[in-house]
Amino acid sequence: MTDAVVLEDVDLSYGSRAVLSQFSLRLDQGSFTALLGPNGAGKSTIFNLIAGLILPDQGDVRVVGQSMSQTRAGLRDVGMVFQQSALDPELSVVQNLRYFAGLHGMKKPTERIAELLAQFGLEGREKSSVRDLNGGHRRRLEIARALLPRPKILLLDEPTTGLDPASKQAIVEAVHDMSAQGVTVLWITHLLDELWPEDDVIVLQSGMIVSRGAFAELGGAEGLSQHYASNERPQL
Ligand SMILES: Nc1ncnc2c1ncn2[C@@H]1O[C@H](COP(=O)(O)OP(=O)(O)OP(=O)(O)O)[C@@H](O)[C@H]1O
Repeated sequence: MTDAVVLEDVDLSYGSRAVLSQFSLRLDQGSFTALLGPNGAGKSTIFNLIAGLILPDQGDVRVVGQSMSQTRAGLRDVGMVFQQSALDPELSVVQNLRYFAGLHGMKKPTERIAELLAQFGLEGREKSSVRDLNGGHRRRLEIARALLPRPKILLLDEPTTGLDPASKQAIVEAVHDMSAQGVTVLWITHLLDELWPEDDVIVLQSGMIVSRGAFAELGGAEGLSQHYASNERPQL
């Protein structure tokens, strides 16, 4: 397996608040990894480091072999879906995608847009205004948008928050499909029912990895809940 993401001996502080100390992490290409942990554990910090939005104080962050700390050349390989919407509600579905394609210098995005609309069940909604989409379709569009320039890494911060079970399941399946096609996925979540038995799960507490393994090996939802019941417990 090739490492798509490597964090090596990373230190990161916000002022005097040390969040990560000598933190290391590797993600295989095409893996689906869920990052769990209580509020303040450092999940978003790791996300922002991989995205190149912040730089480590010490150590190295490499994305598909490129050191983000030095060149940030790996930035174009990372797609991001934040909790906050990155869509323009006044534009249509296709206009949003075309606009983002333009930002990424994609000259002929029509085919890629059609492919993603089909993959995310958004066919027939091309001309709908984002304002008129339901929550599930908006989140799907958000993910399709992030995938437009074919990033090798996809980072998602609680992408299903507030969605109904059917919409949630559609997104979970679509993103697992992406990882089966070779995209490396890092999925921040508090919801264990989103995970599949073979998913790689990392439990983070106070900036440290306290458990890592396949979801089924860690005992699934029940095992993870019990394990942390008497400990500092992630919000599950
Ligand atoms: N810009 C910042 N300035 C100062 N402190 C920060 C900043 N961003 C995060 N922190 C602190 O760093 C710690 C880790 O925050 P982080 O957002 O990475 O955790 P998290 O696991 O993503 O939490 P949550 O589940 O609440 O999003 C927290 O104590 C937080 O208050």
